[in-house]
Amino acid sequence: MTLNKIVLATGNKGKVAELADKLSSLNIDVVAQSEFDVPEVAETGTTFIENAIIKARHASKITGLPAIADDSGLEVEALGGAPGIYSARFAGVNANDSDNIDKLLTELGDNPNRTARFWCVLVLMRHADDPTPLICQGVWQGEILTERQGEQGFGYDPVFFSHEMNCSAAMLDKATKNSLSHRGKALTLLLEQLKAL
Ligand SMILES: O=P(O)(O)OP(=O)(O)OP(=O)(O)OC[C@H]1O[C@@H](n2cnc3c(O)ncnc32)[C@H](O)[C@@H]1O
Ligand SMILES: [Mg+2]
Repeated sequence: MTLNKIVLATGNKGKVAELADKLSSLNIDVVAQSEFDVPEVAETGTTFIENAIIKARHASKITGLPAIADDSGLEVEALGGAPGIYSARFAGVNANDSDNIDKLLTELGDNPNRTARFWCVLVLMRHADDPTPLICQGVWQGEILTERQGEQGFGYDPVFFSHEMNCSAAMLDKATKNSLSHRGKALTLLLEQLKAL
């Protein structure tokens, strides 16, 4: 099957930038769902995989195009894995990135266990009823800093310390972050599977 055009089923501009950058190596037209006014869908699953499928199916149904969705989040060891799949709404339904970081830093306090990891699940559905979606996941191990560092990236990046680069994820340019991150790893796997289709 040849894919000529894929919609990115996310409302997060930071994700769009990272995903589009790495997908540009394909000979496929990649468009954000904002181009089609795809409304937000309720993420009612209890796993990243379920939520990614919900988002991909929804965008594919509305646009009639194949869709790639990204469901991701931060797992913090000292918080029993929270915020996990609730990362986007950690500080409440209307929380922004800064509210979520504030809540994270407050909950962790001066706990010496700062171990954390980002998860990313990517799902490609060739059409809304696709019974065999491609599913890839990636993980990025790091630590939670005690204060914000850096201006790049999005979400929890200012407080996520990368051991590889010895700085926060928000201090990395897009290409460097993509070479290390949960999303970059999941994308590498998805690209391999796409090429094999
Ligand atoms: O659902 P969509 O529309 O894709 O956009 P979203 O931002 O709501 O995305 P999620 O539901 O997958 O929630 C992911 C949460 O994890 C955060 N997150 C995911 N990947 C991240 C990354 O690479 N760096 C920093 N934070 C990240 C992100 O900021 C959100 O708070
Ligand atoms: Mg979301």
